[in-house]
Amino acid sequence: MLRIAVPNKGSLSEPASAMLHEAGYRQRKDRRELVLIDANNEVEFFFLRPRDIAVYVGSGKLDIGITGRDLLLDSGAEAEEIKQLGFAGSTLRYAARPGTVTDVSQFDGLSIATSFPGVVRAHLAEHGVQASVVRLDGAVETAISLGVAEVIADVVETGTTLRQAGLEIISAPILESEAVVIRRRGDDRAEPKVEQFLRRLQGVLVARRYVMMDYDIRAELVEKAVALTPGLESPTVSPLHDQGWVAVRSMVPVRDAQRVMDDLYDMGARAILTTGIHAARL
Ligand SMILES: Nc1ncnc2c1ncn2[C@@H]1O[C@H](COP(=O)(O)OP(=O)(O)OP(=O)(O)O)[C@@H](O)[C@H]1O
Ligand SMILES: O=P(O)(O)OC[C@H]1O[C@H](OP(=O)(O)OP(=O)(O)O)[C@H](O)[C@@H]1O
Ligand SMILES: [Mg+2]
Repeated sequence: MLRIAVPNKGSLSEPASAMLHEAGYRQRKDRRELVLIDANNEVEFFFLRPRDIAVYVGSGKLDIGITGRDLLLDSGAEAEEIKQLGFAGSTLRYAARPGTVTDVSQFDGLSIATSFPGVVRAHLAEHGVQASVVRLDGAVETAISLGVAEVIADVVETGTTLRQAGLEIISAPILESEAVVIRRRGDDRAEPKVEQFLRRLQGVLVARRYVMMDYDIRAELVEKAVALTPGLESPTVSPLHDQGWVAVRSMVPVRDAQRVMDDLYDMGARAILTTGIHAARL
């Protein structure tokens, strides 16, 4: 059985379970379930606090896990990222009251509140700054108004929370994060079950990012048309009963689909259809 750690709460939990479900794995129905066996797929899921996942995987107790890159780095665990999952994107940033501090070089002697003390201490050391780090569990923005710190380092997604707290971003992001799959550092056993798991998740990412596009085009225009829809390897071109025309089938990124359909139509293509992809192995 492959033993996989999955976030049980917070921003990572629902999208992680949704992705696993789409990849054909059983997921829990009740949020109180801590362990779930998916016997058909020979996988055992452990629902754990996102912060703890790198610790379990780094110690080798679990084979792989899903967590945030920021949480992985902050844990200092002996684990490494092996796949990016494209959800729970955020940045870790410094912020302060407008006009108080404007650059990391001015942090000397200040207090910095954060839920990511490991990452922040390392970043301050890199910049040769001597500041004290105050570890808080959450709602870090309030630390400034309550006088616990002059600066915070916190997760920023849309920036709404910072704005509402009357704070302003300082300097470039400390790091950019997203959900990732992790394994124990250097664990390159090439375990077939892990490879299969990663291929399934890759299939979900492809299914989410691409649509299948079909269209008919006059044979003499096919080269020009397939330049617009090159697909991943090469588009399928099939003859039509009317010999002056061919049918083309190709994968197109979802975000380009409408523009590509307009361009194909202008070029003379007709019967242009897109369909969703449910699953894929490339
Ligand atoms: N808007 C967001 N707020 C919090 N975390 C986010 C957000 N967007 C993405 N993330 C990512 O989610 C992970 C945070 O996990 P965590 O379990 O702390 O979630 P949380 O939503 O903050 O839940 P909690 O209420 O337990 O603090 C980090 O990897 C973080 O980068
Ligand atoms: O830039 P935004 O879109 O506003 O999102 C960022 C906010 O979301 C998170 O808070 P969360 O709701 O997880 O509460 P917490 O601080 O208690 O963890 C994070 O800590 C920020 O406060
Ligand atoms: Mg939080």
